[in-house]
Amino acid sequence: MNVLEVRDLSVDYLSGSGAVHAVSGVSLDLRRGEILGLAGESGSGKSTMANAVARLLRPPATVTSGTVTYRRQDGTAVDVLSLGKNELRAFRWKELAVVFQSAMNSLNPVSTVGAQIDDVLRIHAPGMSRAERTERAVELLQRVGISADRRRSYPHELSGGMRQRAAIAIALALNPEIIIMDEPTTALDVVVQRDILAEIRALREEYGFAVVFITHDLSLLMEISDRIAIMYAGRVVETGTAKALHRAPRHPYTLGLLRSFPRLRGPREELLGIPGTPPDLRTLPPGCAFHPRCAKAMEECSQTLPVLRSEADGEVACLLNDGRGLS
Ligand SMILES: Nc1ncnc2c1ncn2[C@@H]1O[C@H](COP(=O)(O)OP(=O)(O)OP(=O)(O)O)[C@@H](O)[C@H]1O
Repeated sequence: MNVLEVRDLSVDYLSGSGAVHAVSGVSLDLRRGEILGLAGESGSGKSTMANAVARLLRPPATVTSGTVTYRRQDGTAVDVLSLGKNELRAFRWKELAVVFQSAMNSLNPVSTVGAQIDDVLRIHAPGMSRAERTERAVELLQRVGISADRRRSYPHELSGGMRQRAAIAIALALNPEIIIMDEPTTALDVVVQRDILAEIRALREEYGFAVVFITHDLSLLMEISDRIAIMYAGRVVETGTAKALHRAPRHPYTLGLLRSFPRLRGPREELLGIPGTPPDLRTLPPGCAFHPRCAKAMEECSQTLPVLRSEADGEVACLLNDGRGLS
């Protein structure tokens, strides 16, 4: 069952030199309790889409089409893009929370981490007493691996990894159904990164929230995600289970991405990368936006925009695809 449904979502950044089509007609489901990885090169629209879903877009970003539907457990549907100010305040934290790349951006530098958890609880759970809030703050911090006495620390007194854990603790405060994590571990070293990823998976088991996990690092996503969506030039070009994508990528762009990153485990492979650069999002090439960089492009690829088609265990938008996977 889906907890979130994005349909035909388009977002432009309006500027003097023309609209940047950062997200173009994206349709994507987030299932209850799953970890959905969102991958793609820098500029492919991952953050823009996540921010649209969390209603965090700021001008000049404009949603030009589409809907975002949040489904509560009781079956009621929430039209996220038309929530008013007060409804939005209730929606954030309680139903959907966001953890950004730099915890410094999501944490308040002049407030202790304990006080920040307390603030969220005080505003959104007015029934809790002060003692209950303190107890909850301690419990949350311990749950993410921060000792109780650290709740009196300011963000700058914590290491990068600890700050990121604190940001995750705050996101968990009201037990949301969805947590969006935008490059939450990118700034951290590999060991800390892996600890936090393991922690996120364990927390997910315990609390049952769904995660949208954004990174350009596909090998990292393979480790943490149940399902992965690959974005290119503002569109979703392939979705599938982490296993299926790894075993048999269907889109040439996915294959290129897979070959661009060293595996965390297993034998070393040549890093082939993807030749060329992503297109200018003001003037997308006709047909498939990836065709100028695609070694397998046919003439038709420069004329016809491939739609995302359902396959046995995922979706793919490629005219070449015949269901056998690429080699
Ligand atoms: N405020 C803005 N004004 C104009 N264009 C913007 C703005 N913010 C983002 N863009 C453009 O929108 C496109 C999508 O950006 P977005 O940050 O969503 O991509 P991303 O896949 O998350 O990339 P990254 O991994 O670098 O964060 C990019 O081409 C970017 O330059």
